[in-house]
Amino acid sequence: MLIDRRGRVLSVSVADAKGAELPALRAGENRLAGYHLLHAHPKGGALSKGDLSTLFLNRLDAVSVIEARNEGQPGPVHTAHLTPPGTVGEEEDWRILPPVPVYQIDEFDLGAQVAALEEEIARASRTREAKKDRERALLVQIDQGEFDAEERLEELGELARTAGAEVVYKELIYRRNLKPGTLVGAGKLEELTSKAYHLDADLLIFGQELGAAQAREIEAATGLKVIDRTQLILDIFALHAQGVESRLQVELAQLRYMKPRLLGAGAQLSRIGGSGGSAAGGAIGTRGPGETKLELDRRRINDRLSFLEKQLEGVSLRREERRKSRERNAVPVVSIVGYTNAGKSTLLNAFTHAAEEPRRVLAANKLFATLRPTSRQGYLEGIGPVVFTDTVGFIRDLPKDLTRAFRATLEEIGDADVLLHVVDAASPGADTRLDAVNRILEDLGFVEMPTVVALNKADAAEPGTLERETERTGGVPVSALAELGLGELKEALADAVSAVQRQELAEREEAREVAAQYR
Ligand SMILES: Nc1nc2c(ncn2[C@@H]2O[C@H](COP(=O)(O)OP(=O)(O)OP(=O)(O)O)[C@@H](O)[C@H]2O)c(=O)[nH]1
Ligand SMILES: [Mg+2]
Repeated sequence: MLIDRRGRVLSVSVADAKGAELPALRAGENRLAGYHLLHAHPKGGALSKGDLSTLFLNRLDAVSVIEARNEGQPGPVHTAHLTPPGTVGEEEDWRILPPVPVYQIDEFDLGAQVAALEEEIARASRTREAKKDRERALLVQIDQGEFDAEERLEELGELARTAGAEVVYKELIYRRNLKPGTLVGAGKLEELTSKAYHLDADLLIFGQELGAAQAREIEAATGLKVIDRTQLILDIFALHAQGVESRLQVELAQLRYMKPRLLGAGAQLSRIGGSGGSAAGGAIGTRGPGETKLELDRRRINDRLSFLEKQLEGVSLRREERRKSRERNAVPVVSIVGYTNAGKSTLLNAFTHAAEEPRRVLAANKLFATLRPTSRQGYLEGIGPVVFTDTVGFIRDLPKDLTRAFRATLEEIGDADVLLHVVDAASPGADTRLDAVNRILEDLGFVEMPTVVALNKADAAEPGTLERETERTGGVPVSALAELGLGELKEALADAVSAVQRQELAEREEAREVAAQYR
């Protein structure tokens, strides 16, 4: 029986011992649902775990159970109500009151308790509103036995931070086999809901890619906003996109990702439509170059997709022509590639003495700070003028919608004479990141390109790691920030460039000889 605060009975259900269906009750974010649930345990026994989680998940005012005696007579009544949020630690989410005999059931006065609790919840939410420029997020990474699961969780934290979230909790959940509907079990979701309640968080970020149905199911079970890593990355790209081309690329990637998820997605659609997602403001997971497009129906999404594809084709054609007219290899080109946040832009600035505006390119402790390829002229001893090109950073499991959308940008890397692969030697897992970058280069068909490895952030790296990586990769330890080792790196680059030039010379020579034979 559900009873409201005026003592009126809202609904009565009859059920077996497995439990009853509750009507859908969703409390306002800052309040309790306003109902007291009263039910019987025909086999006796006090409040069960299920009763308590019903209390918690539905934000009921209280839950009571009447124990049935053998002959069907009512026994003692057990009651529990929620405890205020913010009480982290050993404490439970609820308080169980001492049992009372059934004839005292009328004398219950939960009014004062409930009022105090609601006041507490409202106060917590007021302080949250006051200080809320960052969404508070819980992070979950499922460990299916990958060796780099910890690193992935760390990286998810960095991504969340870059997107503007405050990470209040993160957890690595070991699970060999993912549960089809929700990835993790109901108990774990309940735990996370409880964590979010106490830590005042309303965003749950998964390191795994979630299908549309999965995200919806987890949202329904937890009442939290749920997004996955891909959405987070798309969001960062949207936040950092500047200039027509990057905006088009990001919008294309977002639409491609969203399209299958918009089919019959009531909850998600209204969420996306509801919050104004301008490029700068808006809630995490909803930002984009234009928000109204996400409310369009499928046909219009398709129209928009082909429009964007055409626009981008035009851009990349123009880019290609510009590239050709620059007369290939008149000036050698060095493309700076590497994992995001490795220090590529900082190194470009150091190489081209671009310490001052406006030549300086943006370098920041954010993932994907650079989305647009930027070229600057530099100089290599023994070679002469050289063009250095900085480009978008890589990340492991780069979402495929993004790779596709940024194809033109990425392909430009292949026009270089030499690749300069920048590695952040100070971060844990420098080696797995290096491998991830190599895998992406391989996918793009650039494995055969002459490459010089720079082990950056040597100033902050552990000497052991630095030594091991130098040995393993034959890279040059440098610090772009402290400007250490740049001379050696330039020498290595000059050697690589002149090797390429000698090779080309030899090829031309050979071609001439072949031609001469036929003359
Ligand atoms: N300690 C240290 N920090 C560095 C060094 N080089 C770069 N950084 C820092 O690393 C962060 C990222 O640098 P960026 O140059 O923006 O990195 P990026 O590779 O261009 O990153 P994205 O464009 O986001 O992919 C910044 O906070 C830099 O100050 C270095 O040699 N030592
Ligand atoms: Mg950069």
